[in-house]
Amino acid sequence: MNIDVMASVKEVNSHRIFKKNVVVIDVLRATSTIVTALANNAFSVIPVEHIEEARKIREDEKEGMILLGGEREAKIIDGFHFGNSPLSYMEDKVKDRKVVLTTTNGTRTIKACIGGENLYIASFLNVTAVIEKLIEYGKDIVIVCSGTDGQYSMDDALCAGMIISLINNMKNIITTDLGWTIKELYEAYKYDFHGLLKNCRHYKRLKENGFEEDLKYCLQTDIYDIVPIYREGSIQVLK
Ligand SMILES: O=C(O)[C@H](CS(=O)(=O)O)OP(=O)(O)O
Ligand SMILES: [Mg+2]
Repeated sequence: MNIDVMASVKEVNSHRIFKKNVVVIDVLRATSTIVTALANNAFSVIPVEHIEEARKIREDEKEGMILLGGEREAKIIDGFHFGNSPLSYMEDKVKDRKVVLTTTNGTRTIKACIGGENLYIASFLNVTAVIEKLIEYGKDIVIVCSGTDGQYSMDDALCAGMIISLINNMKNIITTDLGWTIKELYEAYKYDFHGLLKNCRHYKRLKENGFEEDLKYCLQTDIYDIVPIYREGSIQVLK
């Protein structure tokens, strides 16, 4: 099995994702938020790039099912129901609702990855469920780390490294030097994610903005057993 890895959204191009199973990761925090919303019975998550696009979807829809979520500079957007904290999408707050989500890095990356064979959403929260699905399908994989502001971000790389490490325990894989590097990174720090990430830009920015509980939450592994998949404009749980 061939596993390609992209360090940030800037590396995505149609040639590299063509006919591949693509996995998008944005641990802090967009894919953790999407997984949490769907695990808490949101009907779907609709990723969009722009704030105005999100507002328009809500204005245009008739059934009153839409909730708006997202951030700019890590803060909730004016007039939106939720920010990008996964902890806001729990209990019955999103049950049976469609959530339109716009974030700085994650939703932009998801949109950039449309065009592969399948597009899955991964985070530490559902990592094993996604791995099991990838192995079941057996196709070549492209892991896309969203990154932060177009740059490599260690939180996403660590999760990608976990995917590579666990698949490598079960199957022969071929990956890139970046792939082998982040596999080793994960294996060296698998018991100390916070220690590894504490000096990193994205982790520090969220901490400085008071999102310490989000950091703790997003760095837990396998609390959900769902595989979100993007199809025709929205993300739903794969049945
Ligand atoms: O809300 C987040 O965690 C980030 C925003 S920022 O990079 O911290 O400003 O967005 P995401 O798209 O989830 O990386
Ligand atoms: Mg991020």
